[in-house]
Amino acid sequence: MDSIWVQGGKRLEGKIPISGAKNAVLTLIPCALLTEEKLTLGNLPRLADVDSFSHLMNELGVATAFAGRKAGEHSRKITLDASEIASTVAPYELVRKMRASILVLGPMLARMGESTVSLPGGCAIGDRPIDLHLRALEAMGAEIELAEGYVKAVAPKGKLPGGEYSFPVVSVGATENAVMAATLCTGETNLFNAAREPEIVDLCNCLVAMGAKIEGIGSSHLKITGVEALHGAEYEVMPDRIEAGSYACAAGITGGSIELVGARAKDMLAITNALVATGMLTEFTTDGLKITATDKLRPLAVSTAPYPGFPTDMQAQFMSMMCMADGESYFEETIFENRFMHVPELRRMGANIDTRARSAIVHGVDKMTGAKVMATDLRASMSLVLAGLVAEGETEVLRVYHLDRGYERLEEKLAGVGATIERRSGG
Ligand SMILES: CC(=O)N[C@H]1[C@@H](OP(=O)(O)OP(=O)(O)OC[C@H]2O[C@@H](n3ccc(=O)[nH]c3=O)[C@H](O)[C@@H]2O)O[C@H](CO)[C@@H](O)[C@@H]1O
Ligand SMILES: C=C(OP(=O)(O)O)C(=O)O
Repeated sequence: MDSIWVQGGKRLEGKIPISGAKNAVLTLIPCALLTEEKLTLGNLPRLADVDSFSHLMNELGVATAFAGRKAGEHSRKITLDASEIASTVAPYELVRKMRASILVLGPMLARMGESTVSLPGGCAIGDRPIDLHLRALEAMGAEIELAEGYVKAVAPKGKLPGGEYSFPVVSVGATENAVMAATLCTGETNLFNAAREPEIVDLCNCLVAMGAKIEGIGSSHLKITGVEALHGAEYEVMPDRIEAGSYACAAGITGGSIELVGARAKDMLAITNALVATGMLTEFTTDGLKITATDKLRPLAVSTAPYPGFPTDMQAQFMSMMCMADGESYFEETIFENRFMHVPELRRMGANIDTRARSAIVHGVDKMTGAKVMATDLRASMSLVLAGLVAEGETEVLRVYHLDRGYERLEEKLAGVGATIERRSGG
């Protein structure tokens, strides 16, 4: 199995191109199920999750064609052709590899009048139920049954009528499933307390480009008026704000300066506010956003929250960076119950972190040391790479498949700004 080797101690400086957003592309791909015409997605990131989703779409009978396959190519595209749907069942073998597979439930139900998807189960960061996805679809007229580890949703009259649902908790995935399903309802759907993440805005913009009628885009009240059919479209995936934020932390932890080329600052306010609070400089450039560390990092207090709050997907990377701050930082994780899995590994590299339930106090240290480490999820793995960039000696990060889910050409991008980093194949 591959691992990532990092020799710490280099100040990073230069430009990093930001890829298309994982969390956007994983909801844009299933939009193809909503139309008989072709959907082409540009700015497609080269990620294991994109390949997994493409395989799932093939299993459902959707043809997928990639273009611009050369490494580093920015115009990479996928064209999805769902003119024929061969199966309405998303099997366990594919769903278990990627939680986002649940996002076929809504669009498949809306197009075919039925959809069966394996329950995704929990994962390293928490329980992650899908009850809100199901309640929202029921409110729109679906009948739902759970049996043998699968959820089966049916539109009794072939098409969903639409309806009203107020999410008791903000959920990105449940909002996405509901919005996609609502586009083909026979009537109107109103979703209240909907998630407002930029990836939801990206989803809505793509659906509108396909002919959907959606009002309130970017707000917590989405009004969707169903249409008879959607048509094909070409759409560019938004830049990945979490990847950009992760490389900003690489600048911070190494005392460096990195220009995030293609990053969209307006989606990243909570992240850039936190960077500024640590004493870093953030500048808008013609190409994106430049992040520069000025002095010893100042401590930080953050609590994760739905957008526009501080993203849970940035918590581990900031925690790693604050290990090198001058003083005590405070972190509260309000979204997932088990998202401090990086802490014991960071401690093995010399970090001084106390955790209690959903909060952590990070006492800044003068140095960290390289070690062999492994994490059980994507962002936790990135936090270990970041620690490796500043640690004395060599760090080996195991289980690279987590990183490959969400970071395109990680080692190439970091090496491009001066890091000593490589992927080694362990056979
Ligand atoms: C592919 C993708 O876009 N993944 C992102 C998405 O995940 P995902 O869409 O799975 O996360 P949600 O926003 O749904 O989860 C938020 C909270 O709601 C709870 N919940 C969710 C659904 C449900 O039916 N019932 C329920 O109780 C979850 O357990 C969690 O505590 O948003 C998360 C929160 O920003 C990010 O960390 C993930 O990177
Ligand atoms: C938790 C994440 O992703 P997923 O929902 O795909 O597991 C993430 O991107 O940090």
